[in-house]
Amino acid sequence: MSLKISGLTKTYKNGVKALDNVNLEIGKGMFGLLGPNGAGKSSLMRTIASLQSPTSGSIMFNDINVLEDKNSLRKVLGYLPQEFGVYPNMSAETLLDYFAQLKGITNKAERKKIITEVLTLTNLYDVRHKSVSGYSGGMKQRFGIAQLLLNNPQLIIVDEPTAGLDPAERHRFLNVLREIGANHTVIFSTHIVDDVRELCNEIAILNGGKILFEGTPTSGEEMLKGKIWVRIINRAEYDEYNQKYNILSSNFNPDNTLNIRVYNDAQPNETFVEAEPILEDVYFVSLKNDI
Ligand SMILES: Nc1ncnc2c1ncn2[C@@H]1O[C@H](COP(=O)(O)OP(=O)(O)OP(=O)(O)O)[C@@H](O)[C@H]1O
Repeated sequence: MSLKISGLTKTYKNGVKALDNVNLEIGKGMFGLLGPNGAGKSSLMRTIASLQSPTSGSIMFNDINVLEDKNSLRKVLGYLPQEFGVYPNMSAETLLDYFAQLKGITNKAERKKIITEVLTLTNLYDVRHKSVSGYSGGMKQRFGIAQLLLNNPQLIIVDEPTAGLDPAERHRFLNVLREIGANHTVIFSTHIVDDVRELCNEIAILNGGKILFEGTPTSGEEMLKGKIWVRIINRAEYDEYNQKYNILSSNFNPDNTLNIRVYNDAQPNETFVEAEPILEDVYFVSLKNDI
């Protein structure tokens, strides 16, 4: 099972180049697309889902030419957009039954079986009689996953599903995705580095419409081995250090000092200590176009 994206470029009518020659090959399992707001993640997801056309490039999912044969793609696709819109005042079970009929599952017993399955998988079975419009943000996102699973899609695209979820809901949601990723190709976009570290075997970092890094989280971390340096500075020293060194990130300590992480080929000076690279370093180095 593979999705192959070649030379994908999208320039909107206002001149914004949201995708700039994107090449990606995505196999089975969880693929994380990481990038800041405006990086082009939604543009890429919508294009793969055949909801908008690129300016140039091609997308193949197995033997389906996605851009030319939208109907074949949509039969095997499950897509959860960033904004799902407003849900009607209906129970989850009734609404899923309605969606299942729309997806062409005409046999009532078959619908009941698949609805029970997807409600169980998304941990919504106990609240299946409650109205979806009254669900919390995280429950709505899990309901979104339940509805897209109804036709057993081969390719699942989830666009920034954890945005706005509290930590407990986010965790629950990621666990559901983890289960699904075991048997499907799942492409999942986020701007939260920890989301992809916890979940994805393969990741790509996107910014300015360009893929800046592609590989496993570990391969990214290994590339930075021996190049991440930390030290504690006083808050007042920050500007001076920022001018002198390539600071990737900084965190306050309770005593108002700062831990800074610096990217440099060699130890900047003897006051710096080498640190194990983390995925967040890979992300920030990529965004600086340095990797
Ligand atoms: N329909 C559109 N018309 C014009 N410009 C657009 C359109 N959709 C997106 N853009 C622009 O394209 C760029 C990429 O946007 P996109 O929504 O793909 O990024 P994103 O990574 O999903 O960001 P976010 O997380 O903020 O949604 C941005 O500069 C955005 O303003």
